[in-house]
Amino acid sequence: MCGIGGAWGGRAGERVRRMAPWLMHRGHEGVGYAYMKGGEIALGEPRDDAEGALVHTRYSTSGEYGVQLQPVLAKYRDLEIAVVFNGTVVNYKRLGVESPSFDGDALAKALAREIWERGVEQGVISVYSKIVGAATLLALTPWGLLAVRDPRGIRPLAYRLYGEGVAFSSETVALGGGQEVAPGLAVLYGKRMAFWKIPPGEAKICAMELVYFAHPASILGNRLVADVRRALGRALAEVETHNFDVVAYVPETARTAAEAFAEALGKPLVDAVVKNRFAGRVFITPPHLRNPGDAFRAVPQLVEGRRVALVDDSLIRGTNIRTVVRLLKEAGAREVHVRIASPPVKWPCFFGMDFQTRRELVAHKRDVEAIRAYIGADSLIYLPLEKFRQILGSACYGCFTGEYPVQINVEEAEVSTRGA
Ligand SMILES: O=P(O)(O)OC[C@H]1O[C@H](OP(=O)(O)OP(=O)(O)O)[C@H](O)[C@@H]1O
Ligand SMILES: NC(=O)CC[C@H](N)C(=O)O
Ligand code: SF4
Ligand SMILES: [Mg+2]
Repeated sequence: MCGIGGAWGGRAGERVRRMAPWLMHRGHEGVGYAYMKGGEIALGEPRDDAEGALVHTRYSTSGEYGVQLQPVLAKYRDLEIAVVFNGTVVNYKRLGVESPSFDGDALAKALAREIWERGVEQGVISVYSKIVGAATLLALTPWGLLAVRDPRGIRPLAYRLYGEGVAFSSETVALGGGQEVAPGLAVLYGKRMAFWKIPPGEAKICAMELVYFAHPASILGNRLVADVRRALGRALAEVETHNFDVVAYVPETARTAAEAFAEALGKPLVDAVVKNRFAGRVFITPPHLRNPGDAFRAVPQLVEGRRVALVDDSLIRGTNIRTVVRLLKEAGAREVHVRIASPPVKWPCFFGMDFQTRRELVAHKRDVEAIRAYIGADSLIYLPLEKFRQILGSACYGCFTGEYPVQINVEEAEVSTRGA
């Protein structure tokens, strides 16, 4: 999903450098910076006294894995800008940019061209009228820092004002506070100050941000993310049908929902599965480096002879859950009952997550019983879609329902994106 950050005004360089570790749960393939000094834009780690600066933590959805490709420096005639973005541009090969290396390259170059031709306000509106997908972006421009929240609000953005400037970030936790930028709002902050709206400006935050991606201490859609996860855990307890001795969870994100689930059922929560803190997030690790067997261990002393409910926040490719069910059984658990605090993911995402084909999804062409057998669990219960929607409200549910907030042809998009 990528983390983006930017700052303008006093200590901009220092601000973005300090933001970076607070954005790495959104992407750890690489961290890149750009800065402006003496009116010149350059790539590289900014010094404290930069006039403006950008940071990007990458979880790629386009182009090569593991290559640091953002920020992108784009030049059109005598205009130079640096761009970071969070999201996916499905039709990036059709933005009139010659041989783009990935969607971010096409987006940055198209933005430079449109701004040069039409001015900042109309240029931004024009680019967004052409792209299919989702994009929240930050850019260093000759006039200051440009910030644009995705017009459907699918990808997040927050800001915080300081006496001497401003900072923007994917998440409030990285700013140590701040407020959300409204969907479709564009802001120019610096030598010129402006803000304007890009249609349609709907509030459709990615449901998966609330389930898994965002930091639990961030505010999204005016709610603390951890509160939403607790509500999902409580709702999951309402549909429980089995009895068990202890509640375990797949670390780390599922802990919040599991705690609420265990509380609601009056069962003890145990740290029966541990995750190496240096392993990072398995799901956003590039496929050739993903290794759940190295990331997790089960603790036999906590599960031997017991019936275990194993909670996870989401089940997408099944990588984590298959490993953890096996580890618990090997550690002596008598039964392992898997509980997922969100509904089955049956459809790809074309808006900033790297599951861009149906065939890689566990729930594609499998019913719940077939999934249970595939993951080796004794029983499997997902949170029903209806309860999920009641808790989340207006959001993108595309990967759960196949109904996307942007018109998309799934067959075509599977091929035009990385899924090919
Ligand atoms: O079905 P899958 O394809 O395995 O994807 C879902 C799993 O991946 C994520 O965890 P991850 O290890 O990325 O991060 P976390 O430590 O934040 O839970 C998520 O929390 C689930 O555990
Ligand atoms: N997850 C993201 O936001 C990815 C951004 C962009 N599509 C890239 O691949 O770099
Ligand atoms: S399709 Fe799923 S992962 Fe993608 S933006 Fe929508 S809810 Fe989020
Ligand atoms: Mg997890």
